[in-house]
Amino acid sequence: MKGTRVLLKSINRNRSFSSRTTHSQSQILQMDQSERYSYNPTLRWNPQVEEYFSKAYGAEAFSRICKALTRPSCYSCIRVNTQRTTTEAVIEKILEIQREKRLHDTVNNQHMNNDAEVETLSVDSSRSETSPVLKCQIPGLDYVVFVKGSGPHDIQYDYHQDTPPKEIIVSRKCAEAVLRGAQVYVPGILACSAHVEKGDVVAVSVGVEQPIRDNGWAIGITRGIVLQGLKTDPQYLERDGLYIGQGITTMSRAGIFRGLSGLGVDMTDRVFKLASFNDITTDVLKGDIFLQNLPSIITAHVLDPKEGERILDMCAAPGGKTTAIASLMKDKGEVIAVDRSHNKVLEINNLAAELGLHSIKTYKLDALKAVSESNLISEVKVGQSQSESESQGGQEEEFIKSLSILDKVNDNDNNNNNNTGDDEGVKVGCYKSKAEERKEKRRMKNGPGRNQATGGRGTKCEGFSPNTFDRVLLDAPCSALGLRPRLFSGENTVDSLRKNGKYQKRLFDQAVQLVRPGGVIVYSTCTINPGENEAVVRYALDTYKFLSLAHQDPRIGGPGLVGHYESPDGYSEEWLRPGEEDLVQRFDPSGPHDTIGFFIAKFNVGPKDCGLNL
Ligand SMILES: C[S@@+](CC[C@H](N)C(=O)[O-])C[C@H]1O[C@@H](n2cnc3c(N)ncnc32)[C@H](O)[C@@H]1O
Repeated sequence: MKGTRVLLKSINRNRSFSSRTTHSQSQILQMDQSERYSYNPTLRWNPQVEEYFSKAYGAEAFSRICKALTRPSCYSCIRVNTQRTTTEAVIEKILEIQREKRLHDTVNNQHMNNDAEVETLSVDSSRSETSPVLKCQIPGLDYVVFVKGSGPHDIQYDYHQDTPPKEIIVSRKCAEAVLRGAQVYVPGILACSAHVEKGDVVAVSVGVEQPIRDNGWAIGITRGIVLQGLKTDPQYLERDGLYIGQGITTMSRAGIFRGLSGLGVDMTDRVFKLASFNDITTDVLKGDIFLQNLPSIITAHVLDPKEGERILDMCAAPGGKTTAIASLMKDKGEVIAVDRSHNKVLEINNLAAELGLHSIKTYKLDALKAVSESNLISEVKVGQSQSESESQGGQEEEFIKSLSILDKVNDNDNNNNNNTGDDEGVKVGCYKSKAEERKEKRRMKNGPGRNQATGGRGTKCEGFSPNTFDRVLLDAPCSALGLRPRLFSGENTVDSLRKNGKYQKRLFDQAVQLVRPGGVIVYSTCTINPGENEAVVRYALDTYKFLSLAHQDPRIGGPGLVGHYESPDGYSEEWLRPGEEDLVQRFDPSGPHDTIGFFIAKFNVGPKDCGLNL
């Protein structure tokens, strides 16, 4: 309380001196103020990437997409954990939290205002406002709740007589988090005006990479430099349009650059006002909700998992879609979640435990080697008789043989595949080494340890038998060029984007082998890059004749891109053909639903003996 009072006095001091009508330093500066401080960043791209996207979307549409990418979606999207609670109960709790917060802020402000002997002053006008809480109206998604935000807002930055406000420049990552509702922490601060004291009001802008000679990019700010202001600061004009809000420093300039952690600026005015869920999720609503993008929730729906089925989530961490799938199955069946990163597998375990889901089994596995080469034919699926298995054997053998030219399916030594008698091994088609088996026995004897709530500590796995999953989700690692807000994209080159496409096709090859005939594959990415979306779909349809695009429900995204692209360097890419565009969902960040950029394709898998087209 005492600390806050100090902050407040500092604001008052600054305000009483400020006069927006008597700026004398420069008429131009005064005129430019609103423009200068309005939030209007330009998203920078590698020139070849920009050209590629402009051709794909058309210059105007691409420019709209870029603008949308620099802004956060103006709502928070919450998936209610229906295993634990109801949508109505969650909405009621959020409203209750908002009411309490408003009351708390009002009382706090009154106290502070009395102490400071001022009439009215709100430390953070955005904090006391309530955000509308709405239930999603899309059929079947009534367990999704939106908490609306707003922006971009014009902010009255704090002038001291005729001088511009003191300033802080933060890193791009820090700014992107602040735009989503976070605070400014010390490690994110790059530069600061001279003589900044604890309690000062500072304008916060972002230091994004700028073009330099030789076609590269550089941020041009050494951590700790002193910002000189208008006259002598070479980057002053470059900050136009890059201001993300205003806040109060919690320490002096010296403290900021001496320290390694902690809150640096308490944001009081933001260009975008979005509900912050940090405190809510960790306390009152823990386990009841999960913050997730709408397209991700829709992806799980489109997969349409049924109770009792066996589902593979091939690139699963941190587990957002895995847990959405398990919830849709009412936690009945098996959701096998794999990721190549051990630590990320632990994140899935923790999330599953937090949401109280037991049908999820996690494995550390490189999905490029997800098909276990051995036991391809001898493996007996659960629910399948030995004779059924034998009769399918010949066909499968042919199929696998023909696939071997696509990819070396498994580099692992498969000497340890003799555990087909092991219930668990047969059930999930996952093979454990002797060492893993010994470890597992020890674990079973000693009971679960830390992070072992579900599926163990990211059990290492050597792959699965072909045709053992009813449905496969390939939420592929991608360039993530649909994520918002994004303030810079120059690091992506056409080469890196093309490599992503190749990688995704190799992952897709694995998915095709693992899904059973009659099953379903859903392919999704969070990028706007057609080379990682439509071009992968084209590859899939042209390579595997037994695949067909399936209708998606719900479908609120737009159509996919039809056509092809040829670049001056001879590279060419084919996208969708007429008639296919309405069977995929492309979420346009500048579209009416204000989502991230996202792509979903769903494939029905026919009898696999109907051929490959290699
Ligand atoms: C787009 S993220 C998945 C997000 C996740 N589906 C969710 O909704 O929470 C991609 C994931 O793929 C994983 N990954 C990348 N290459 C992989 C590979 N070869 N095998 C398995 N996982 C991989 C990354 O570690 C990353 O966690």
